[in-house]
Amino acid sequence: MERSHLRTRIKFCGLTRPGDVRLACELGVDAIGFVFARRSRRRVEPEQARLLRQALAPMVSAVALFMDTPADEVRRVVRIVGPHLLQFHGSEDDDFCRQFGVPYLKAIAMGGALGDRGEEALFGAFPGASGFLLDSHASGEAGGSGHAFDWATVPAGLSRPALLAGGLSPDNVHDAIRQVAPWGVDVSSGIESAHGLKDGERMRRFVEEVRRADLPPRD
Ligand SMILES: O=C(O)c1ccccc1NCC(=O)[C@H](O)[C@H](O)COP(=O)(O)O
Repeated sequence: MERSHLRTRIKFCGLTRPGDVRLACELGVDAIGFVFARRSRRRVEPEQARLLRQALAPMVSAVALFMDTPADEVRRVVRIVGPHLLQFHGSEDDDFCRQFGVPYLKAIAMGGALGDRGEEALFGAFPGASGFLLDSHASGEAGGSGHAFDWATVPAGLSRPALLAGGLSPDNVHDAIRQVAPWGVDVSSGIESAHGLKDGERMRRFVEEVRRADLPPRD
């Protein structure tokens, strides 16, 4: 697929340890996600996330992830952690996502029943979103499953930034980028040794594979 950008952004999600955050920054990732969704095994408390955020290098974004989280809880996280971006995974609408005064990403469920997958059908309800995360779960289900969806269902030539997510790993991210040419990629399970515990070697290999996919094709 043709690309409109020279570099695929990388977001690592579900980090729970300052050492993992520091290594991710050294490897050159663009954003780190902290999970506040109630059902998640990677959930961190706001005070813990504040310490993790302090481990970030300059110019690396902190993303706070929610799933149908009450507005007062989101506000508390915004106040204590100070994320650069919010990411919503549930049935939140555009008004809900915008009310916090922080730019947001909306996760789009690409699993489950196949409906109209044109850009308007996927993104049209979220004019205020800074970008999107195309994830493998079905509507109403949580993310972070480690399962991929059918990449062929991503419409070509998306006009708004979209991260490809779901089941990416060092073993498939190169092919995913070459097939979909997403604006960015997001990974959680594929760089873990256990839920919330990232594996340094898998993190390093993931970044290397993204960089390899970004090289111009040889003649
Ligand atoms: O990670 C979670 O536990 C989680 C829980 C509830 C909603 C979303 C969640 N994660 C979303 C992410 O951003 C993941 O990085 C994304 O779904 C990809 O996950 P994976 O397939 O494990 O790489």
